[in-house]
Amino acid sequence: MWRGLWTLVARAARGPRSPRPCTRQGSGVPVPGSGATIFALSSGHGRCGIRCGIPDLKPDSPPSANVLRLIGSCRFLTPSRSLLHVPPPRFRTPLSTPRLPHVLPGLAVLCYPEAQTDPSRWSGRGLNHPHAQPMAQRRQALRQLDGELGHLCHGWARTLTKALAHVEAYIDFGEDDNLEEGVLEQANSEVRELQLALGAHLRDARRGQRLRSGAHVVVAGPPNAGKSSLVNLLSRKPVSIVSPEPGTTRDVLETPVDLAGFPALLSDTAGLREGAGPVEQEGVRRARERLEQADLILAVLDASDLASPSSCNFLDTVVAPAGAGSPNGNSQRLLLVLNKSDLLPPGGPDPSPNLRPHLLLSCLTGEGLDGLLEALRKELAEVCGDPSTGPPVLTRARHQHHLQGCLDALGHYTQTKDLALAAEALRLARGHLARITGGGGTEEILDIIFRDFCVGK
Ligand SMILES: Nc1nc2c(ncn2[C@@H]2O[C@H](COP(=O)(O)OP(=O)(O)OP(=O)(O)O)[C@@H](O)[C@H]2O)c(=O)[nH]1
Ligand SMILES: [K+]
Ligand SMILES: [Mg+2]
Repeated sequence: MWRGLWTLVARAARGPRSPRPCTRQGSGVPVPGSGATIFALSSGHGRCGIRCGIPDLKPDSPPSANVLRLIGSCRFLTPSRSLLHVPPPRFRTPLSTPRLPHVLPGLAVLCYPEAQTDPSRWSGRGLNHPHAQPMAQRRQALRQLDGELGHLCHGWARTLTKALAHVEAYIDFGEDDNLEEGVLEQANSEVRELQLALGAHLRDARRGQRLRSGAHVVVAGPPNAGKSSLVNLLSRKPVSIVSPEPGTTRDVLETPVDLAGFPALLSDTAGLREGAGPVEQEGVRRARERLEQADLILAVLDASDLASPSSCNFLDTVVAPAGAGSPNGNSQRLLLVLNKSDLLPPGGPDPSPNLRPHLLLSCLTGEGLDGLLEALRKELAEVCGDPSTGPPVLTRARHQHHLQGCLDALGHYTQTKDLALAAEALRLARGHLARITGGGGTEEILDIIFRDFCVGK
């Protein structure tokens, strides 16, 4: 095996014999045997963490070695398999250690070489490669992958199992004089601490899900403010039609984007105004409906037209009430953007100094975009939670369901006076946690009783 390995390393070290295009079979390019390195993806083309390729991508063939060098440091384990550690250039977070050649990293990782070859193209302005998963999501996945949330749940499970064991021991041996004082009080205080920890975590749950599914960012404003121009700029593709004609956008156009490293669902909407025709009015109604669901509103006005009735109406009906709490209970976040700053007199005064804090932008020249992205980063870190700091947030509805079930059962425990019912409530609570962490069997309870109390031996 070693001889084969050394041969492999020697050949790889010799470097490419003849540059061979690394091509994908079946795309009309040279067929096998013509020297081209062929590989075909046998996994779906969608976004995924790993992909499977046919074994023709040998680590020792020059283009493949180039691909491997491009992607990350590659250690050959055996002639047919290599361990590829992919430390993406901008983020020192190892994303995957796929084994080659049978498994290729998926788009979420392969895109880094593009960022690596032209980082300014994607990462300089807080915008990432259209295919790469937002960094925040990758960090979140990693933290769940390396079980940070799992460790937390296991800790809660240990506390709960101990409290249950102590309550069971108290029921069975309470009268027994060698059960020390305060066994029940200890169990009660542990349950109270658990309730506080779970409650705090569940309050964070919504942020975790936003991080997973993307925060809803809704672009709204009067007609012709430049909403569609801004949506196209932030999503780096022509999502919406832009035209000098007011009332161009009618439907709500939603597109997933990576904004400053956070996942977002960016919605373009119809310009808000009264008195338009029936179709446009339906567009206005849908725009208002989407505004209700927004995690963050990007309010866009034409900086050169702030005195118009539609701008004043928008300021009164959408901008002013935002932040003061929205119908869905939590206060909506809003960033006010004064677009078309290029139409203002150069170096002229702020168009409306008594307006709430706002950002000047020109979708035409790009002036002000960096400031907007920085403001978005701050807002989205609040909306989604910053996955690299603070407790790991819940991103799976299943985790949330069982933790909520556990918390509800703990509530029954604290309310009941009947010890048998109290023990049953703790068993139910432990059962919910067990669906996340496993374990929680009777033998675990008995082990603790025999360990902590000299009974039943
Ligand atoms: N000078 C200048 N023109 C802009 C800017 N942004 C957008 N425009 C122009 O303003 C007009 C309206 O832009 P849109 O993006 O269609 O505006 P909108 O808010 O989506 O319009 P509706 O969909 O009709 O509500 C177009 O002609 C754009 O080219 C800017 O920053 N500066
Ligand atoms: K327009
Ligand atoms: Mg539009």
